[in-house]
Amino acid sequence: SGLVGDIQDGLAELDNGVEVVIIPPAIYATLVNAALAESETSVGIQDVSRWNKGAYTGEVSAPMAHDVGCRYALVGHSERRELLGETDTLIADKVDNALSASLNVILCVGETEAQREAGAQDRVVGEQLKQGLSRVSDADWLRVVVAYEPVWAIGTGRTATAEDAQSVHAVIRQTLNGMGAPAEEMTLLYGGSVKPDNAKELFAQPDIDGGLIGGASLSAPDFLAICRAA
Ligand SMILES: O=C[C@H](O)COP(=O)(O)O
Repeated sequence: SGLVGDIQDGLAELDNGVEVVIIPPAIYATLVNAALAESETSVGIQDVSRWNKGAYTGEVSAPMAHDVGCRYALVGHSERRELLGETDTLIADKVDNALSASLNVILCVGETEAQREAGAQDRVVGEQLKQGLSRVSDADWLRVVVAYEPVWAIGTGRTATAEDAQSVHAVIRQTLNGMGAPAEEMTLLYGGSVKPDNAKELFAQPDIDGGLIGGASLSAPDFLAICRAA
């Protein structure tokens, strides 16, 4: 589409070494992958089936996503946790499915507004990590990215302050470390109303390595400005 072309043209002029992954709705993955064929930008899928093999009409499995050129799978987005009832056990299965299909995983974690008000964000996020990544083998850790997305900040225009986001990111890194992961080498993204005017401050935090961009990615100039800030 025009949007992908405009993003691709802008990225070609960017020389800050930022890694960009575009994660369209599954049905567009092939088209987006074809549009990006000549570039460094890779394509991901927003979810994978809980099954990697078998007759499950309508499901899109991790191997299928890999077949059409996807290199990343988003797993455990809060909308799926909330609206589709995805549990940490199911999410652990999906992480496993994606990794075994040679996809990199972006696991989304984050607390709800009520959990934040109760001061429970560190505990909630810690649990989501421990359960969602419980079956990752040592050899696969560097194919796992964690995206911290406070639910109250997604699509609401309310961004976590850079300090609040950093504080949870530090907990994420510590938790991963405690799980035996090479936490210092792993990529941690912040998501939730990232925009051109707040990206720089967020990305300047020591434990925030990049962003998971929703609404702002629908405008090529905004998305490119965020990529420039990375
Ligand atoms: O999937 C994208 C993230 O949930 C962030 O969305 P947002 O940037 O529109 O808040």
